[in-house]
Amino acid sequence: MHTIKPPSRSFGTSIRRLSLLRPSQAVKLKPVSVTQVRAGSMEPGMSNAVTSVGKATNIRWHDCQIRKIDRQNLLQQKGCVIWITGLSGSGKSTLACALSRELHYRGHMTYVLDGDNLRHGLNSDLTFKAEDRAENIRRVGEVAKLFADAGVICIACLISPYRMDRDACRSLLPDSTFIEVFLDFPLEICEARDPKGLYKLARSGKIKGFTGIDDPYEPPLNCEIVIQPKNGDCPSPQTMAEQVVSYLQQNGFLRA
Ligand SMILES: Nc1ncnc2c1ncn2[C@@H]1O[C@H](COP(=O)(O)OS(=O)(=O)O)[C@@H](OP(=O)(O)O)[C@H]1O
Ligand SMILES: Nc1ncnc2c1ncn2[C@@H]1O[C@H](COP(=O)(O)OP(=O)(O)O)[C@@H](O)[C@H]1O
Repeated sequence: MHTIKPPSRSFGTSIRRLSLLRPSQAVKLKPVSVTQVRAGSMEPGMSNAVTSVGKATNIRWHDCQIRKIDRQNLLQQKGCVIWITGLSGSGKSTLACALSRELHYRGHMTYVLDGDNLRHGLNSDLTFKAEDRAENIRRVGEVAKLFADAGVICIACLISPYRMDRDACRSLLPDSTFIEVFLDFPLEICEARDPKGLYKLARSGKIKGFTGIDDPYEPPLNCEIVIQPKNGDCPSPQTMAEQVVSYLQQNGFLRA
């Protein structure tokens, strides 16, 4: 039977503390004169004007009294997005689950957005053509941003092969709260794993446009965390998760 160790900290205590918390300072709305705003660029408190964003016309941002800082105080952590990128078979889902489990045991709220899973629902209308991959990444970036705003440590794991698409997600998040993790494992290792038999199908031409075979993967140039084989050996899922947890600890994400 699958058992999960309870978190070390009592959530009951946190929830009881809610009544003692005061929402952060009342929001002062700053009217601005803009009528057209770039999609994704609106932030709480930015404007109370009726405006247009992308194709959405005559809309207005509504702020709530309870804000990100209040939710973070409740959860005793900082909302952020951990964006895991790498080839198919590099271990993205494995790391995401190991990391989520590790943080959960330590009493932290996480949520995993797995590319493969999201293509079963939210993104089931998208193919693997470059423009559909871009839309896939854009939607997941927006969803991840909402989770981070909720105070959750959001773990997104997608191939996300294009640098420009990943950078666009980074620009959606407040400073330093987009943490890009590159699983830098060579194609030979990923292809040898081939747990779903997709590389084999791609090599035989039965899948077209497969990342790493006949479709590009652009590695990050300057990401927060790189995980690589050491002396030819892959670090275990637990070791990979610990590397990310250390980063979160050192950068203050595991406290409010
Ligand atoms: N053509 C092609 N290229 C790459 N991957 C393919 C393809 N067709 C299907 N799959 C399966 O889809 C999973 C990747 O989905 P993602 O949403 O992460 O891809 S992307 O970020 O939009 O590139 C990927 O899952 P992972 O192996 O977990 O990466 C594959 O199982
Ligand atoms: N660090 C690791 N060491 C050994 N095997 C791994 C490791 N990470 C993943 N695997 C195995 O490799 C395969 C692909 O992992 P997966 O997490 O599904 O990759 P991805 O989500 O990137 O496609 C799985 O069979 C998984 O058990």
